[in-house]
Amino acid sequence: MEERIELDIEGIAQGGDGVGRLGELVVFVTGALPGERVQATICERHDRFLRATVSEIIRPSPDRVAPLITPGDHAPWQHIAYPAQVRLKGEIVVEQIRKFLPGVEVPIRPVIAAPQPWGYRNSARLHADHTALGYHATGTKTVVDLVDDPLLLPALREALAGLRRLPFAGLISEVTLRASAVYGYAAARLLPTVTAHRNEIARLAAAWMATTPVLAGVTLADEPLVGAGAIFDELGEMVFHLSLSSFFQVNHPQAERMLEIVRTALAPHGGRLLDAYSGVGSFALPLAAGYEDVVAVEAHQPAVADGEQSAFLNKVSNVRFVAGAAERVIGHLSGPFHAVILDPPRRGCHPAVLTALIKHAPRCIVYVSCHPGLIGRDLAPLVAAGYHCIQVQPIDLFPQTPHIETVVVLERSS
Ligand SMILES: C[S@@+](CC[C@H](N)C(=O)[O-])C[C@H]1O[C@@H](n2cnc3c(N)ncnc32)[C@H](O)[C@@H]1O
Repeated sequence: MEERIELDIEGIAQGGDGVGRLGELVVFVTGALPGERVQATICERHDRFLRATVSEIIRPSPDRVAPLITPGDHAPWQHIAYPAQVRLKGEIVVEQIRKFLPGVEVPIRPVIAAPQPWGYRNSARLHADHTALGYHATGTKTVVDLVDDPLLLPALREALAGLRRLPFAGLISEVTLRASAVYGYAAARLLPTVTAHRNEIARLAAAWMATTPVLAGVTLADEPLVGAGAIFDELGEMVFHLSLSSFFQVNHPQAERMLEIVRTALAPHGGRLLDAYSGVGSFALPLAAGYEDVVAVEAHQPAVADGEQSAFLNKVSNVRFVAGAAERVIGHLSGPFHAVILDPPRRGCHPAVLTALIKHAPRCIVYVSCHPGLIGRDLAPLVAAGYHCIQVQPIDLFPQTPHIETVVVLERSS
């Protein structure tokens, strides 16, 4: 039977839940805001904490706003006014860094807010079942039908509307949409249902292209079906070739600002640059002119191919892409490296990467994190090896979600 509790929410947790207390137990409440009193339904019990979801708001926070779209797992913070989202993200970064690096003096700057809290995303991964096309409901695999998504760039909203006019049900299980922020068009990658035939999906893709001018191509997984199998976009005055499965930052204006933060932090350190977890070279290529040479290490082969093609397109000849897992590659690279960028996926850095970096002994390391809960874990070995955090700059690339990007600049004193 459902168990409900009533409690005051006192803080915010990494991951976005409100935090309250029930006697000795900490309670993480999804959908609750600091300053609120809520009734919550318990969904998980552990020895020292509970997880719960809001069932009724008894005393709302002044930061609570009406959601724009059906709540789902892609915009879990849309019930929070944007300035409060920015403030809470700052609190999360400060709390996480102080918790994992106690006693280490770390200058943490205020979060750089996004210029557009809606209408910024250049990519979307939607799920389809027999009746619905949309995102999963929070914490479940149930697809919530979504007629429109104001979080997306206009080209993606148009592409989505075009697909919704066609009989997609039963043919596709997933669609990834990717837009070019600068050139204003889109392409899509479809995954089939187990019963769908290739020809039926090819007919769907052809009809979608014919009726949706903004759509430049559709692939079936990574096989081109119709039109282009990749898009072009720009960052840092470079043109990028982007396969639909390669990583590229979702928020274009904020990615430009982040690139400038990294460029400025690295500016005093010329010589050789290592870009670890480089993706398509979003840092390596725009920054290459400031270095003798750049080595970019990336595990996803299509991203490496995109990076090499983009280097060729932009006439950048001093960037070498190395395909492979950073934890296996970096220890075997011949140094020295004077500066390093580390931009790992959400799970953070493999310990072998940090060990190998310490041996390379660069003067400056810029760590770009998309998971504040792991910054302290990944920085601890670097701090123990003599690096000092000289700047921590959180920047909001993901409005309407609790995610936050943080750029940490570390320098070695001798
Ligand atoms: C957060 S993205 C950053 C990409 C790039 N720096 C950018 O800003 O566009 C992380 C990248 O690491 C890659 N990756 C994941 N695991 C890896 C590993 N073990 N070794 C190297 N690259 C990895 C992913 O494919 C992805 O391109």
